[in-house]
Order: sequence, then C-alpha cells, then structure tokens
Amino acid sequence: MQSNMTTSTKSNKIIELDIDIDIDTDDQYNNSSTGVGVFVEQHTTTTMAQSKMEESVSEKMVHHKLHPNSKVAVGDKKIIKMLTAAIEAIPTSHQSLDSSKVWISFWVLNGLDMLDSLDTYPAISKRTADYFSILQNKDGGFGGGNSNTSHVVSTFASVSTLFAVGTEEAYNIINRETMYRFLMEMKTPEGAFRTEKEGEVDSRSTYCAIAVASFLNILTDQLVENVAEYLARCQTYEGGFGAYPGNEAHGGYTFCSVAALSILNKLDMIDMNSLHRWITLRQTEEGGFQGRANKLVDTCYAYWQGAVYIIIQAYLDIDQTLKNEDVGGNEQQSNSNHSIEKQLYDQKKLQEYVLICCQDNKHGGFSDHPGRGKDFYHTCYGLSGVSLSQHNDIYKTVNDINHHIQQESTPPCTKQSDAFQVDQVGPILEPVHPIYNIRLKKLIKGLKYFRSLEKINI
Ligand SMILES: CC(C)=CCC/C(C)=C/CC/C(C)=C/COP(=O)(O)OP(=O)(O)O
Ligand SMILES: [Zn+2]
Repeated sequence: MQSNMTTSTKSNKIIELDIDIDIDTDDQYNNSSTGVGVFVEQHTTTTMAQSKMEESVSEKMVHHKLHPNSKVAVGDKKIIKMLTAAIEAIPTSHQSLDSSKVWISFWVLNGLDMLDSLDTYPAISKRTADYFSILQNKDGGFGGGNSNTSHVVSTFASVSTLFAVGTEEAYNIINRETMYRFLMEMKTPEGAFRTEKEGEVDSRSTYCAIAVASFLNILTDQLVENVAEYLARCQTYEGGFGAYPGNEAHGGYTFCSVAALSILNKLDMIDMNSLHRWITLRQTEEGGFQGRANKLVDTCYAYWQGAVYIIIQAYLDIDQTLKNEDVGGNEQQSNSNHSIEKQLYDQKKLQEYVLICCQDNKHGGFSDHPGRGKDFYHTCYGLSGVSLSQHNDIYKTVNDINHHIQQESTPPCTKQSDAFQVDQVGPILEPVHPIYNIRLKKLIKGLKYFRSLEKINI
C-alpha cells in the first residue's frame, strides 16, 4: 500500500514518509481516530520535559562560559554554612520529613565529612550519640524519628551516620545482639528483607540489612542465606535491576542489588555485560545520569549510578591510571591528565552537570535539576557522586578494603585534578567508598573497630 502521511497539529512536527509496505489495516492498529498518524513525532509530557531540561542545561553552560570566574567549586564556604546550619535547625522546607530525621542527619553530616568539616564541629560526637541512642528501639532497629518504630532503611541511615561521625562514643550506642535479631526477624524465606513488620519487601531494604550487618560484623551464614539469589533475580532483560523480581530496571535499585552482591562477593551470579551496557546508556547528553530509560537526568544518580560504574570497574579490575598510549602502543604519562577512554563514564561531564547546572551559587547546595530548589538529599548524593568522579583509584578500595582494615591505612587515591577544573579552584572532595557512601578513612576505622569486638551470641 502506498502511504504518504503529512499530518500536522500545532504541537506536532511533520514527518513525511513515503513507504511501500503491507500493513494490517485492522482498526485497532489504526491511529486515525486520534487524528495523529503513527509516523508523526508527537510531543508528549516526557519529550517536552526533556526539551525544557536541555534548554536549562545549555543556558547554565553558556552562562558559565561567559562568566568563567563565577564560582562553581564545591570548596566554597557556602555549602559548609548551609549544612552546618541544619545541625541546629532544619529549614521549614524539610519539616514534613519528621520520620526521616535520621536521613537528614546522614545527608548533612556525611556532606560535611566529604568537605572535611565534620570533626571540628563542637560536640558533634556526643550530640549524635545522645540523639541516636534515643532512636534505637528495644527490638534492635532504629526508627526514622522520635518514637518511630524500627525500620530497616532508617536503621541503615542511623548506622551510616554513626560511622560518618566515626568515634567509639558513637559506635557504642549500637546494640549488635538486638540488631542481629531485628534483621533476622525482617528476613523473608525468599532471601530478601522487609522494611519493617508487615512492610514491603525489596532490594533496597535488602541492601540496607546486608550493609548494616557488614558494618557491624554480624554478617552470618544464616543472615545471608538465599540473599544473593534474590538480588540476582532482580536483574531485568534490560541489564539493570528492579526493586524486586519482574520490576522495571532503575538506578536506585540497581545500586542496591549490585552493592549488596559486591559485599556478598557474588557478582559472578549476574549478567555483567548486560549491566555494563545498561549503565553506559544512563549517562545523558547533559552529562549527568538518568535513573532509567527515557527519564530525566537527576543529580542524585551521580551517586546511585556512579557507584555502580565503580563497582563494575573493581569487578573487572580495569586499571584507570591516567596514561596515554602512543601509536606504538607504549604507555606514556598523560599531560592532559584526562583520558576519557580509560573511564567507564565521562567523569568530567558528570561533575559539570552537578557543579555548574545544579548548584545554588548564592547559598550553596545542590538540586536535582537546574533552576530547582536545593535540598539535603541532592546535596549529599551530588557530593558523593562528584567525590567518586574525582579519585581515579577509588575502585581499588573495593578490592583492597580488608588489607587497609588490617593496616588501618587509608588507600592512596590519585586525584583527577583535570576533571575538577570546572572552576580551577576549590578542593578535591574526600574520597568515599562506592558501596557504603562513607568517607574511606571513617569506613576503615569503623570496620576495624567492629571486627575487633567479640562475636555476638546468636
Ligand atoms: C540505600 C537506599 C536507601 C537506596 C535507595 C535507592 C533508591 C531506590 C533511590 C532512588 C530514589 C529516587 C530518585 C526515586 C525516584 O524515582 P522516580 O520514578 O520518581 O524517578 P525517575 O523519574 O528518575 O525514575
Ligand atoms: Zn534525585
């Protein structure tokens, strides 16, 4: 059948097609009732949002090029001021998050730690220990806020915060025996964990349970039984992982499965090639990462997706030392120090998206998209993602962590200074561990402390 479609509406682009094919003319396959031909490129809510995003990103980039001296480095004191202010008073914009106080604590304190500005804050260890000791319930888990019942995800945020503070005073408020019983009680026969009694079951609560047990050295055979099998079943045909088996692949949940499988040393159970392919497609033209196919780029995925790249790099042990190869195949030290072909993603572009497009230059902090209000969640994960992108050797810590715990040494991380020449000023952030999102120095100290304690009675 000869078909020549030139349908046009106000918001539709015209695409002319001259095609010679046999098509099924059954009415149910015929779009004529909408007045829109199947070959007409339609503007949908999704494509319009994407176009708007592209416009705002290019405006930010153009503005940055025209004003190269405008500050965009995270070294600016404003971000530290914005985070420290939250220790004393949570802004009204975050007041609805009453049952996520443990999360706000983590985002703020971990953010400050990445900026090397936590330990000097007056009485931070005692204040954190006092507050979190109120939140640990008799059943062993932590609630998200005052008088809240125990929740596995809040428990992960609490233990992470105590690790970020990194003192024995903070560690010692945790009751490991009741914690172990709480986690075992949340475990399901299929190898996952529920968020709370009668709560939902997914890879997020499963990662949180495994990470907490790994932090506290209570990762027993019983606790991990069938867990890797459950997490591996969350991998979809796309290559990423969903919240539970059969669910759509998404960056947050891909992080959860991949990070937990890495802790369990079971990454060989998944299809690594298809994961690698899926994650590679998640860096968008804007430089940041999207959470899933056809969705908008968002600052928080700088960590959720960024960490997955680093874990893959560690698994494949891809050496990212910045070297160039000359035509004869000999390795030479690079002058430019930015060798994209040695990176699994473009680490410079990722930093540009976060630092240039999503930073509040007036008051500090990051938003999810350009021009939107900043918040503590995106500030923390923006910093974590930028930190992962600034340290070339960070992937090695995934493989070498036990060695560093024995030595109590912080692994040396080569700085990728070129990738940070977004503003040519400002410090490189403290390196964080991709699996736990805790500054390396603090993670090693905490893991060593909990490994030095006696085994719990189970
Ligand atoms: C350890 C821990 C707590 C992990 C949680 C990881 C996780 C599930 C993160 C995703 C959070 C997020 C941005 C959801 C938005 O989904 P959306 O559908 O609104 O966003 P989209 O449009 O970007 O897909
Ligand atoms: Zn986000």
